[in-house]
Amino acid sequence: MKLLQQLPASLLYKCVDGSEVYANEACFKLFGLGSAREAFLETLAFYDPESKHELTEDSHPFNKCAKEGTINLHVRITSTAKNLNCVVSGTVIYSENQQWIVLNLTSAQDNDISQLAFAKNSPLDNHLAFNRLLSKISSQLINLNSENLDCLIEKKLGAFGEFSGVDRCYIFQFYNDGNLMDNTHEWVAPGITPHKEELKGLSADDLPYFHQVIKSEQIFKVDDVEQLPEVATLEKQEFQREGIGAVLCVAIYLNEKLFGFIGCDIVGSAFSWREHDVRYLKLIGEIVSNTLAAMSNKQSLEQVSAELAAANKQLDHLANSDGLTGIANRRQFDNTLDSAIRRGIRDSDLLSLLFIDVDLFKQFNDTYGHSAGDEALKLVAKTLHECCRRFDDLAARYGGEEFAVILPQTDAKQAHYIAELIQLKLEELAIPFDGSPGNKILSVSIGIATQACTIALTSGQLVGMADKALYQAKAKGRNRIEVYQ
Ligand SMILES: Nc1nc2c(ncn2[C@@H]2O[C@H](COP(=O)(O)OP(=O)(O)OP(=O)(O)O)[C@@H](O)[C@H]2O)c(=O)[nH]1
Repeated sequence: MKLLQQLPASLLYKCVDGSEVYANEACFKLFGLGSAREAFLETLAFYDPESKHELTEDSHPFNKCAKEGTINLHVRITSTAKNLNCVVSGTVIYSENQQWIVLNLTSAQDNDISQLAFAKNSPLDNHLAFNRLLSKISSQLINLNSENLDCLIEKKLGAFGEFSGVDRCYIFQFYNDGNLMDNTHEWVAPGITPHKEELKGLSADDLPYFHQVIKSEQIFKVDDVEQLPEVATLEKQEFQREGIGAVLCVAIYLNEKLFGFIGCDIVGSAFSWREHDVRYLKLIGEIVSNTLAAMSNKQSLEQVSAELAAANKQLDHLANSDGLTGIANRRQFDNTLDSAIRRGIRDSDLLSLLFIDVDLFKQFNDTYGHSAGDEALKLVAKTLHECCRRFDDLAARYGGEEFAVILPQTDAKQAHYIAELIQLKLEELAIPFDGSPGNKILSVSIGIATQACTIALTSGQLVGMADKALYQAKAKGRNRIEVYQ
């Protein structure tokens, strides 16, 4: 197959029945290959640029050509040398008594960062295409929410990476005063190894030259990793570890603060970055940083308003609850009673009010001390609160050792039942009190007022009635329930 070797077209070929693949000089040249040609031929892989799946078995260009006679495909070829987007046209020829499959490779990039679709276009067409891509990316990034942000940014990196024909495109975020960085988003071309997961928590000391350059010049551009100066030995080692031949990074600012950088790599070969490559990457970096800034502002706003709502709730709670017992205070009692009457008028309902006063509490305080008195009041309040079973019921501290319970939609019988329940629960609690009128345990007297809600009824009247009933309970010997008649 000497003839094929001498042809200027870039060819890959193999015998129909054989497995060994050959390449001619033009093909090695296309991939920028000097030596290590065997390894190159052994590692050649073909990918579908659309689905990103490797072409194997029947879809492999050699097999497809053997089956169909001729083929014409867009493929991405990866190897130990540089990776290329190519148009592959294949044909079967007869030579040296054998059938040969010959694939003619035409680089869609011509070592130029433009995608297949733009390969034949002029720089102006390419620029217009990039502008279209840019406006598509920015319009899609405008109306996003934080849940799909990361996924969408990676998709956009992919759109840019495919457009540019680079092998990897990524974002790094600085933190800890710029001393550490994480690879937060990444897109890789088919066949390229991703590195995002392992590139976390990288210290400025790991890549000191890179950090110094990106922070002072906002751009880090290396056409050939092999040519990096001695001062960048650590960077060179890292890039070589990742198989990077050329790298381009530009800084990203968020709210005028250095946020991180966006970058792209060419794997396996050097590449001469041009002015427009830098410009395009910068523009994509700006869109991404604007998106991240908008999202971070939105998140801080949401956080501030959530904190404000929580503070208001807390304030509301403080303004309406009693400091000692934690149940509703007089303010909340007054408001709730007014609205219960209004609702009762609207629904033509009965409304009951209990007034509860701890018996001989002065003596309790004098005997057991003021703080024991406080503890007893807390237990009484808790008991009252637990006896309020309906959503609309409210137990409140009316003042001192006097409490009230508002019972909407409750007739006198039901109210009496609740009053008895309160006394029963307090008996069960059995707070010792030698001087008590009730069996040497702390007791309460309860006055009940039940009224039909009418426009004529005021909260002051209802309170007066319950208070009168309570006075009677006290007058009749305490530890008892009296109903206002
Ligand atoms: N420990 C404590 N005592 C309180 C609190 N608020 C009011 N008191 C006391 O409750 C007592 C109420 O006493 P009085 O109004 O004379 O009534 P009483 O001793 O309960 O007698 P009767 O109501 O007639 O059964 C007073 O000594 C108040 O100091 C409080 O928050 N903590």
